[in-house]
Amino acid sequence: MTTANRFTRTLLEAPTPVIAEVKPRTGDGNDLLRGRSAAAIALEYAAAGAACLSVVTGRWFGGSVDLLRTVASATGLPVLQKDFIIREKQLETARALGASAVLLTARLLTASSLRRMSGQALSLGLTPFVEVTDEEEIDAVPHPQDSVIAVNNKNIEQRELDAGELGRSLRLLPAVRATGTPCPVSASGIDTPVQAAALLDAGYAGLLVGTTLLRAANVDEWLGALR
Ligand SMILES: O=P(O)(O)OC[C@@H](O)[C@@H](O)c1c[nH]c2ccccc12
Repeated sequence: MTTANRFTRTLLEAPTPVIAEVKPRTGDGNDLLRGRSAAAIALEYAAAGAACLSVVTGRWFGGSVDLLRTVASATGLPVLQKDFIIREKQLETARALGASAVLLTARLLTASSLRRMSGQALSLGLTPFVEVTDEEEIDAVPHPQDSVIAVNNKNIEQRELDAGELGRSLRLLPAVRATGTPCPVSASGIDTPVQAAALLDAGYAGLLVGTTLLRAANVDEWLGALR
């Protein structure tokens, strides 16, 4: 597999197609690490069978680029960097620190910068993980065949503090599929294995789960319920 599709292939082939996220705190500052190191959490996710990892490096959520380095070197799993990525320099850093995929937020980029960033990501061997919230954004995703398209169930303008609306994922799935992406993902606000299974049954190829897994008493059991 080429480096640019390693993230997607791994997700598509995994028995538990979950991207498990390491995020130091919620958008309103509540600690999610609970005294654990980021590396220990990454190892726990890998041992429980997560397909890929996501690491939030944005300051709102207590992250840093160092956190990417730590998480990427802790396990062999492909890693998504989640941040407000708007410049080519950030893509080069992502690559250098071990990311396989990078978040590109449709809502925060103009159509031309999304196209440019997506092309640059691909030429650096990074999978564009394009986060969308409505049909207009979905229809404008550049290089859909080579990208993960992720429906965000929460709203980034509210720092992801809303409860999230999984109905959004269900409603938008046909439009996501119509782009030709091999890998539709539902992201944010997934609270229970029952909800996760319903999204997979509906046709999502992958799920991104952060807060719930970081708060879970038993990650093994949570992910095991999906197998
Ligand atoms: O913790 P949750 O509700 O499972 O959501 C994870 C992830 O989708 C969320 O952290 C996120 C979505 N978009 C982002 C942009 C930047 C940082 C973080 C995010």
